Amino acid sequence: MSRPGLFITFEGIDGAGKSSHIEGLAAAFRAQGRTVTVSREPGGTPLAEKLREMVLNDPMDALTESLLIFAARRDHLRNVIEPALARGDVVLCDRFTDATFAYQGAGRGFDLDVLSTLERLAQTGLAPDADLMREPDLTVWFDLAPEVAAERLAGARVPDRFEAQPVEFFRRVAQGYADRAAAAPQRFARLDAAQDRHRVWQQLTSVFVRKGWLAIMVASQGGPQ
Ligand SMILES: Nc1ncnc2c1ncn2[C@@H]1O[C@H](COP(=O)(O)OP(=O)(O)O)[C@@H](O)[C@H]1O
Ligand SMILES: Cc1cn([C@H]2C[C@H](O)[C@@H](COP(=O)(O)OP(=O)(O)O)O2)c(=O)[nH]c1=O
Repeated sequence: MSRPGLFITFEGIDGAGKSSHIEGLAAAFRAQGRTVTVSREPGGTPLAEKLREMVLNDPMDALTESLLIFAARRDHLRNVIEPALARGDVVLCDRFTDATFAYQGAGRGFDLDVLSTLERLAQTGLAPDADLMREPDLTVWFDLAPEVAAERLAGARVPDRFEAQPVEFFRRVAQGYADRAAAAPQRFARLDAAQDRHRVWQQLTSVFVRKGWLAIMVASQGGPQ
């Protein structure tokens, strides 16, 4: 019997530790016989990757930035996410629309109602149910104090346009994530990302075990080296 697709997104401020765990989780799902599509936003298709380059490197106003991000998202949904979910894949996506509300909305102070309008336009009409606005089945939120994230990132990689922002920007972004999580508590799973990699992995996999999506055996075997 075919299993329904699962759409799982990973969120948090830059340096919170998301990327360190996504491949491990993909391996855990594959070990259970699931087909996994790993992707990221902005990006995930040739067009969306071009838009990502612009968004991360070229200065622009917040509306232009939001329009480009949602354009990239629609292309990604249409060409990667919806087909993968239709096949029954587990889709693991490094960031999605909560990042737009946190970074463009809370971080840059852009109008949340306009973002909601763009969200509805970009995320509707692509699923088999044409009226459905596609949203993640689960969003894993790596919650970390901006000061700690900045310490982790210092020297780790060349900062992009967002990573170069001051700590006050990330305080607002972190609050933006907290507001999104409070508004949709069923969809969000918060992790204490200040713990060491192994403990974060344990928190992460226990969320999936509790949901019945991963077996305890598989979850306990993987994780960071
Ligand atoms: N739990 C952790 N404790 C300490 N350092 C970590 C932890 N998780 C990740 N890191 C390090 O922090 C940096 C940012 O991690 P990364 O996974 O790239 O974060 P993100 O994808 O959320 O920006 C990397 O150098 C990574 O090795
Ligand atoms: C998806 C998304 C990302 N971003 C920002 C957050 C990140 O700083 C940046 C790229 O995200 P990310 O891929 O997490 O960066 P990295 O691979 O370097 O960890 O884009 C937004 O501002 N809005 C969005 O909607």
